[in-house]
Amino acid sequence: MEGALLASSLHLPLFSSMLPLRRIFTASLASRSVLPRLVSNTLVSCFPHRNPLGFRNKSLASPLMASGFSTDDSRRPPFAPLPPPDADEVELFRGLEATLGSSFSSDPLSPPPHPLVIVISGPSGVGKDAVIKKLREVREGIHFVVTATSRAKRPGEVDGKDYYFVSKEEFLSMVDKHELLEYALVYGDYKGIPKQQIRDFMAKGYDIVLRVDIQGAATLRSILGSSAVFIFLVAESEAALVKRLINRKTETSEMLLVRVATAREEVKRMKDFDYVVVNAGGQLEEAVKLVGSIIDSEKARVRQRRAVI
Ligand SMILES: Nc1ncnc2c1ncn2[C@@H]1O[C@H](COP(=O)(O)OP(=O)(O)OP(=O)(O)O)[C@@H](O)[C@H]1O
Repeated sequence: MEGALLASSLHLPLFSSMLPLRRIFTASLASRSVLPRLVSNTLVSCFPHRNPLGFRNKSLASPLMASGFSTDDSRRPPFAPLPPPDADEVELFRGLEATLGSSFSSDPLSPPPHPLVIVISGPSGVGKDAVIKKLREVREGIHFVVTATSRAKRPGEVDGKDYYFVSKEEFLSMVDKHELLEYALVYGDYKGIPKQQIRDFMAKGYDIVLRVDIQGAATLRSILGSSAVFIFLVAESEAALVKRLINRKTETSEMLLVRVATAREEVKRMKDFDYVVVNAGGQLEEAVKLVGSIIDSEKARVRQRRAVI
């Protein structure tokens, strides 16, 4: 009894230390003999008249024929041997086509990319306009939606390019006619996105960039869900953002206070976005490059986003 206990206590660690060896041994047995037989038997029972890869070339098919299924199929063209690998490109190409039994298509293998809707947002003064202006210079195939606004034009802004500057009455009439995808009252001024403009450019294959504040981005997320790409722009720090706003010299001190306090809250909404891009002081081009890379990656997605406006 004592001996048996001693033996089992000695054997257990020995047995467990041998487990990895046992696994390797079993795996190698399986890979050398059992698995190939299993695979070929399964294929034979599924495709008794065909070789499983559809080869018409006996030399390629023969290893798979070992377990005894035949290639005689009266519908097949006569057997043609594959040209040697040093044959010229055309001969080899044709030979491969003949062996596979169908010609190679030159159609693109990837589906045509669907126009993207890209929402760029971030706190006031972070550089949304600056990033979009630069992006406009360096990328083609994007339509930058011109927002309608009831706010007064700033020096240098052009009607129809920077914004559609409309009166409050005109803006509210657009709302009544359901012409806006989204609109909001921002710091006392209305801002809204005209739908038709987006539809027209998407129909022509353009990607769409929308520039909205955080409140607008939240509304768009509820309308578009994950069918659009949401990018959150941030400054490198809160202090940098405040200095940028001060230096823009477009706000009174009271307006600055509201924007800065709001920005603090808005940064917390970053988690509702798909991407964050830092627009650091003096590094506008890097930020724009990153936005471009995001657009490129989105275009390479296997499952494309499909926004319907
Ligand atoms: N990377 C940067 N480095 C330095 N200055 C910048 C950078 N990006 C933007 N700015 C400047 O910061 C100020 C604010 O930028 P901009 O007006 O583009 O912000 P915004 O997010 O569009 O603001 P708002 O939402 O209030 O319209 C501008 O004077 C702009 O020139």
